[in-house]
Amino acid sequence: MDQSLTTDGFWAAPKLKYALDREVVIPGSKSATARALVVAALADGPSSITGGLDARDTLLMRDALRALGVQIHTSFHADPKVDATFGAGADDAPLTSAVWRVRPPLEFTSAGDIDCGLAGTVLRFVTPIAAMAHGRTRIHGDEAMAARPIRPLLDALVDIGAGIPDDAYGVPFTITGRPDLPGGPVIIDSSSSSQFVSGLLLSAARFHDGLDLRHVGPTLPSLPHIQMTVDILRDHGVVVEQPDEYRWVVAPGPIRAGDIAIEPDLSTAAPFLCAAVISDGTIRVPHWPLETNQPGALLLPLLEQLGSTVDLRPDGAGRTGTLSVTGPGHWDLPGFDVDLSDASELTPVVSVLGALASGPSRIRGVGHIRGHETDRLQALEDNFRGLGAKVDQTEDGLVFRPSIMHGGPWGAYADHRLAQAGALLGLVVSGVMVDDIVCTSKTMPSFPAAWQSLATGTGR
Ligand SMILES: O=C(O)C1=C[C@@H](OP(=O)(O)O)[C@@H](O)[C@H](O)C1
Ligand SMILES: C=C(OP(=O)(O)O)C(=O)O
Repeated sequence: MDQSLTTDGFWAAPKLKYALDREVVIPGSKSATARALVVAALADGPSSITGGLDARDTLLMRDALRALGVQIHTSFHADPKVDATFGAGADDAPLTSAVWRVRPPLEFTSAGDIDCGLAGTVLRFVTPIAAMAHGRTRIHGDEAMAARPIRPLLDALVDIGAGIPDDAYGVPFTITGRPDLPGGPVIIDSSSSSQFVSGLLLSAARFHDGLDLRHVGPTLPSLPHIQMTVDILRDHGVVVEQPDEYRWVVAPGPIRAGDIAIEPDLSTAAPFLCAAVISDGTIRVPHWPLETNQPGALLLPLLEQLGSTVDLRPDGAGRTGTLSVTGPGHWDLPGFDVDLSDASELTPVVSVLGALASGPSRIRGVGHIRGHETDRLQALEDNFRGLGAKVDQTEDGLVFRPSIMHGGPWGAYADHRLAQAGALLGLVVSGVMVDDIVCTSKTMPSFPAAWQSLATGTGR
């Protein structure tokens, strides 16, 4: 058993014991890995994926695609740049990274059952493929998955010819696939998740008539994630036109197979970078992409605005560099007002900065995260209030007033980013006890060991 777990399963978030000055190797991007697997599964031949994230969400994705007839084989090669498990294993043990060989079937055939866990990407990206598979597929997930929005995607799929019962309001549901799914024009309200748009676009070239998709609704969050979808499709030869901000037209045709390299996950890097910010220390992240479509990069201007020094030094090859962030320390953190609608997955970690700031802070544009792994706004409000913070929910975010916090329990609600936020706060507030640190396995199974090592100065 992990020595830092108490008998009732709480994890004592370690307090920072020294001046932070470390390099952290971050595992592959969850969002890029999910798209790579789906594109490879839909492609016109075998592809390979290097540096893909090996975590719960991407294992569920591989299993879901396998359940539809896709073959995925793993081989390993030595590659220090993709392993994130600093603090695990011997210091000089060779690190390995996986190459996944993905071979699509001639036609998708369902094995009958897909477990999405709590992975929005699996739920929203695989359902359209199941709509093209021979046979019926029951799509289910963790208990909390039942609360995650799916209805607009199901309605859109029915509108383009899919067989889904009218009373399928949420997870679990059953879909009857047809390989000749017509596709064509469709309108969707994607204000509760950009993943509806991404999921439809990823499969669209394989629909008989392609897709003419229009979003109509109050907001559309996570636009960079939609751009990430469009970028990978275009990289694989798919013609995607965007006549206006909220309309995408995908021509029917083959999706070209190819080899895909995955960038480190810049949102997984966020708690590590913020550790430097609140502690007046330095964190370096190697292999940071010089150009990226990941929304996690949007954190950097905020960190600079809060007084951190951010430096990205290119490596020889010119595509990546080492990012270094040196923070001002939490006692010197100014208040801020930030719109995170483009990068809402950063909200839990950024909210820690808001709670510690010496002036009032506000996070806007993230109302839809009430439908993430948990109701993140409610969970953050409850957790911070329990530790003495002055925080309120607004219609689309959170507001913080300066406060003095104390230790106590921190609920993760099965949400990896909530758990990471508790760990971050615990670096500078004594006695933060996270009730479920293991849920960080959704995107970084090595997080508890890595964080322990970071806080205590042990390991690599
Ligand atoms: O497409 C993706 O990979 C994602 C899109 C976003 O979803 P929402 O638009 O539902 O926030 C983001 O929050 C999630 O972590 C990953
Ligand atoms: C919202 C998130 O995940 P999902 O892909 O399950 O929607 C997240 O990782 O912050």
